[in-house]
Amino acid sequence: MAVYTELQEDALRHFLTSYDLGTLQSYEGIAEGIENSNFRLTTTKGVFILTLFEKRMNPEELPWFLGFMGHLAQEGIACPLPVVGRDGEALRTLAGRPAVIVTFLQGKSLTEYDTSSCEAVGRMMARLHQVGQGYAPMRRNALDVLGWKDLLERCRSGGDPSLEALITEAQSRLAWLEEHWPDEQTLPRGPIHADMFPDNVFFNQSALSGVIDFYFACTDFLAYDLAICLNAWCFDQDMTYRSEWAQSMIKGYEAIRPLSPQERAFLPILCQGAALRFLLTRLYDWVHTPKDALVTRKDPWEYQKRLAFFAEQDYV
Ligand SMILES: Nc1ncnc2c1ncn2[C@@H]1O[C@H](COP(=O)(O)OP(=O)(O)OP(=O)(O)O)[C@@H](O)[C@H]1O
Ligand SMILES: N[C@@H](CCO)C(=O)O
Repeated sequence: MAVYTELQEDALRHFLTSYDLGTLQSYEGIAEGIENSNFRLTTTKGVFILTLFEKRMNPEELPWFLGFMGHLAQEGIACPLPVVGRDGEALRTLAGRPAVIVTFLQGKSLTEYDTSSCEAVGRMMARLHQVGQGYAPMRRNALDVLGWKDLLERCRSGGDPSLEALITEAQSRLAWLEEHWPDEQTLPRGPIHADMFPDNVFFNQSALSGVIDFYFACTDFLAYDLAICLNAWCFDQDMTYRSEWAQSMIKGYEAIRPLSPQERAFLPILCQGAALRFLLTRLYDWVHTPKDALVTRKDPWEYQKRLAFFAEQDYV
């Protein structure tokens, strides 16, 4: 389910008159995704994605995201390019929501992958980091250590013992990370994707064909982005860490942008931070999403296991 806002055909046809995208032939809501309403549009000029941004998105942040995607696309990263209307603007309003049309990317996300897909993700991420350095505007990561603390303070167990245990564990992991997290100056920073999960990376046959969903992108440690991917890609269904996938991802990354000795040294801590970040956003949603909501809640305990794994290692 990810069509929260109904879209009337007349309104869409009128909306499209602001663009040079030809005439609407068909449109359909897209079920995947949980944050925003997405539609696939087919016009006489091709296929496009229309996103209506829902309540969790602060509209003032949108120009940063759209500018970043536009910059990356122009630099050859296979990501959606925001389409501008005849007035040169990409961001408009439709059905009372901020709305944007982006180019459609071919390919599908993988449900099964291997060392070569992980290596391809590493390479693409390193290129994204390199060309991202040319994008000057900054956006603080709202899900940094301070943001984690805030999320955790707003989670209550409601008397559920398994939630109680998870919250207690998260508190002690957070306290440890607050002490050990690197200072801003310690590691190279820049714009990062910050949510490059398998569902956000497309492959055509075995070749990586694109990356989507830049709405958590922000300015942070470049190696933190890699740590997020090591969490998201390098564990089996049964939560076994697949070091050969991780090594392939790091190898792919370093083929383009070698990590500094400092980045290498901090990687295990960054991996713990990344695990805690997804544990906490999932925990927050778990606690705050009504059980009968149409959205499927993601499992926070999967990230408790990843966090426990990384906390026991001093290597990645
Ligand atoms: N540029 C694109 N090209 C092709 N398909 C796209 C594109 N953008 C989005 N999609 C399709 O729409 C689906 C939902 O997109 P997305 O993941 O960005 O949703 P969301 O609700 O904004 O984010 P989240 O995954 O954080 O819930 C994707 O899984 C993909 O199938
Ligand atoms: N990738 C996130 C969801 C929102 O981007 C998660 O799996 O928790």
